[in-house]
Amino acid sequence: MEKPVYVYLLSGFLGSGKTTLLQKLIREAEKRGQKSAVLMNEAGEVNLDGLALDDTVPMSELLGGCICCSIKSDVGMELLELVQTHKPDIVWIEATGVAQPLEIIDAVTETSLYAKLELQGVLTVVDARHLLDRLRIGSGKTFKLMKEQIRVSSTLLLNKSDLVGEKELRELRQQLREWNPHADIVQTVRCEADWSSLWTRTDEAGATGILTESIDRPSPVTDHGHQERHLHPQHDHHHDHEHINVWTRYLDFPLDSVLFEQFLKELPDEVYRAKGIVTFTDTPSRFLFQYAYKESDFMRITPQKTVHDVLVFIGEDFSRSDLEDRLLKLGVASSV
Ligand SMILES: Nc1nc2c(ncn2[C@@H]2O[C@H](COP(=O)(O)OP(=O)(O)OP(=O)(O)O)[C@@H](O)[C@H]2O)c(=O)[nH]1
Repeated sequence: MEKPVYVYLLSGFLGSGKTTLLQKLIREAEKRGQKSAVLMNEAGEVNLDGLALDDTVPMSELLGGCICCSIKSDVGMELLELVQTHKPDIVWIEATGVAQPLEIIDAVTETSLYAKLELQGVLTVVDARHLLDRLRIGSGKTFKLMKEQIRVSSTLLLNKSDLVGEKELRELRQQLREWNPHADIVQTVRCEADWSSLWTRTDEAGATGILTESIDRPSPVTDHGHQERHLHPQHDHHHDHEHINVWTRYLDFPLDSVLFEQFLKELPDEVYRAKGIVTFTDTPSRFLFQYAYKESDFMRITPQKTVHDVLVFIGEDFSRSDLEDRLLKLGVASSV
């Protein structure tokens, strides 16, 4: 009998480490001689995460919106297309950091009516330090969204565990267990773990059992049950991420690397995530940069196709004009 294509959903708030996890999982699948395909969704208009992936892996991109709402209906079509064209063993779906996983789970399970695919798990990556801070505040839309992503998960990664202490990790593990009594909890740094367990578990009934249980139980964090969503797919529910906005700013000038690092350090708290491609005045290389919750990373890149310098900012009610002013000053300062 034809083997189903396994589908995994990678969820987790902005910058928690989903792409980092994706890279590891693709490598693990490769080791097992299994072909991966990726369905990538980014809130911005450019797919920067895709640049960090091996370009031999078939990838479909849904850009400029959140996978779980405006372009939800595309998920099914893209999935079908990926499966039929590339015949992968596994499809990894990386949702935007602000997606509500239940909506995507809906889209995937609907597609499994037309193609032989099976949703095997929802892996939710949690940024340990960010969640800790949100717990201290204890309310707000972002907090609610994180909680929802944690609740529907079958495997929880307590990631960035290098950024908090032992005591905090214990507290976080306890909290995750309280919100989701069924999921496996794996504590990680850069999503490093023995991922072979994912393959052994798919052979047992347990993994999908966990997932079904999480999806089927009436979710206390949504205002309507799973069944109702099937009956009313166009149901006018509100999204907890409507407060999140994205600004994509193409750049036509190089930057001074020191000033740019300073600019990132001084980003307002309302900017949760930034990423982009930049050219510096003081080095010939181009860089892919990542900024997530006060930490930044730079990676030297040699793009194989034309890519423009661009900055993407994602956050909550931040002032574009303020960022634009700072950027223009940076451009001027960089050119003197
Ligand atoms: N210190 C630390 N940094 C990490 C860890 N895991 C990932 N990062 C860094 O966090 C940043 C964001 O990681 P990504 O994997 O791009 O996060 P993401 O969830 O895919 O981000 P979005 O798709 O934009 O939501 C990168 O700079 C990573 O190198 C970790 O365990 N510890």
